[in-house]
Amino acid sequence: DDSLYREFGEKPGLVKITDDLYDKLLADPRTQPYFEDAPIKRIKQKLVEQFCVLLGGPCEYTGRTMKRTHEGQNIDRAAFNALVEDLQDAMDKNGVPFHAQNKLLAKLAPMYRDVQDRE
Ligand code: HEM
Repeated sequence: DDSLYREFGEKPGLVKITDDLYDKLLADPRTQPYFEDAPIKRIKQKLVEQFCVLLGGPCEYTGRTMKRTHEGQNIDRAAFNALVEDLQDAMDKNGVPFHAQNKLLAKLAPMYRDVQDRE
């Protein structure tokens, strides 16, 4: 069932959301230090794939594991919450319905376990 994927505007919608998310992450003092020297093109591409899979779209995730990717980055709950807020703004800006936003966020929440380095 790809109804959730369609509510995000399929691939073009995910590309726009990911572009807007990245702009916000670089403008947000809580997340900017993590992303200023990061490989922007690669991250955007892998994030689109990953969101597409999570939303039931016809994609394959070709990136590294969440644990491997984020280890040693000192990501804590505050940084994680900041990214989630910036993602909510990006989804709002792109007209994703609230119930659809919540479904994606519910899939991301348990990933905190693999992304964080410290409580
Ligand atoms: C559920 C939440 C998150 C998801 C789904 C996610 C997803 C991803 C993905 C798919 C990549 C690229 C993987 C690859 O290169 O193969 C990535 C890289 C990265 N993420 Fe996250 N991420 C999350 C949370 C965070 C948080 C909270 C931060 C910091 C505030 C963060 C910082 C980074 C950085 C800096 C990279 C680049 C690492 C490098 O290649 O040097 N991520 N993330």
